Parts: sequence; C-alpha cells; structure tokens
Amino acid sequence: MMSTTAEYVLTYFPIRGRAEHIRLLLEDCKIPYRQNLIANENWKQLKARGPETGEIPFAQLPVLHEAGTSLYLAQSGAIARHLARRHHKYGQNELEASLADMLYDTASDIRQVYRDFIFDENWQAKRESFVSNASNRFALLEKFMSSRNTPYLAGQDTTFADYHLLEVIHIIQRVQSDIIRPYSWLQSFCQKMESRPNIAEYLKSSRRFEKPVPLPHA
Ligand SMILES: N[C@@H](CCC(=O)N[C@@H](CS)C(=O)NCC(=O)O)C(=O)O
Repeated sequence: MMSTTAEYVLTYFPIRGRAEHIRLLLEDCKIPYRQNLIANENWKQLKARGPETGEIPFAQLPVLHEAGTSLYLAQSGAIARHLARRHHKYGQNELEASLADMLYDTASDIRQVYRDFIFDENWQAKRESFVSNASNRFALLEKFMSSRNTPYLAGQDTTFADYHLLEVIHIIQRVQSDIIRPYSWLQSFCQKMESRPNIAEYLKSSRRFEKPVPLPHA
C-alpha cells in the first residue's frame, strides 16, 4: 500500500530482489509505506554518502526508515523481523517465533541457491542441477511441514517467514513453473498466501515489479 502518511519509507532498487518479502508483509498488513526507488545512475552517489549521513548505514539496500525517528534499518532480515515484532507477525508464542526464525533462514538458503544459479555465467549448463537442488530442498520443507500440518509455516497465522518463502517459490517458479507440484503442503501454502485479499491485490497491481533481479534471463 502506498501512502502519503507513510509510517515507513522503504529504499531499494526498482526490482523485487531482497525487498520483496518486506513489501509483501507491508502490503498484507496494510501498513502505510512509501517506496524510495533508487535508479542505477543515482546509486553510486547515494552509496558514497549514505554511511556518512546515516541514511544507508552499510552502503547497501534495502533500508527501512521509520517516520519521525532517526532509525534507518539495513539488512533485509532485520527489517522483516523489525516489522514482524511491531505488527504481530512474529508468531503467537516463543516456539512459533523460533520456528519462524528457522524457516526464514531455510527460505534464505534456498534463495541463495537461486542467486548462485542465476548469477553463474554458465547458468544454462547448470539449470538441471539447480532445479534438482531446489526441488530436494523443497522436499525437505514439505516433509517438515506435513508433519506439523499447520496452514502457515509457524502456525495458524502468517509470520515474516511466510512472505519470504512465498517470494522464494515465486522466483524459482520462473525457472521451473511446476517446481512445487509434487509437494501438497507447499501447494496449499502458496494458494493460501496468494488468495489473501491484500496479497492477491498486490500481486496483480502495478506496484509489483516483474523482475526479481536485473538480469535478462531472470
Ligand atoms: N545482507 C544484506 C545484503 C544487501 C545487498 O546485497 N544489497 C544489494 C542489493 S540486493 C546492494 O545493495 N547492492 C548494491 C551494492 O552493493 O552496491 C541484506 O540482506 O539486506
């Protein structure tokens, strides 16, 4: 949701990248935020002065700024967790919070496999092994989640981990559209996430960027 009375400003590039699960969380919870989209040609300058002004503490994006505070938060995982704590998306109890942490990191590991593949100059030759690796990782997640049998990763409601996993599935489906077909829990998870009204609206809106990363084949 875009708003003129934004609680948060999310600074990132005009791609989905590492910001997308943060956007999904903001959108699903209808938290007012504004996007500060940095074009490539402006990034060098901003990167050079960001650590000095405090606006980009570690010279990388995404960064979340909270309106009315001096807080400029870097690191996508820290941003997602910060919003989750503030907006009741960190589980109903400590066990759910720990599960959300574990499953967020599991989704990050799968995302890293995707990044290693997509940025590999021999990506075409490695497509099959990438798909097999990603599928094996989804199989383990499927096994774990089937044994718990909750609708969302940590329990009955979404946590920051669910938005991350949804985006990780979406980016890998761009490589292999039926990647989660063998996995019934993951399929039902995806359907549930995609049919949440605010997510459904966002996914088809012009606010959502088509590209996960700025590469022609991604
Ligand atoms: N661990 C950081 C990594 C941030 C990161 O790698 N950001 C990239 C974009 S996805 C970036 O700012 N690249 C531009 C640069 O380093 O100059 C996070 O999760 O936020």
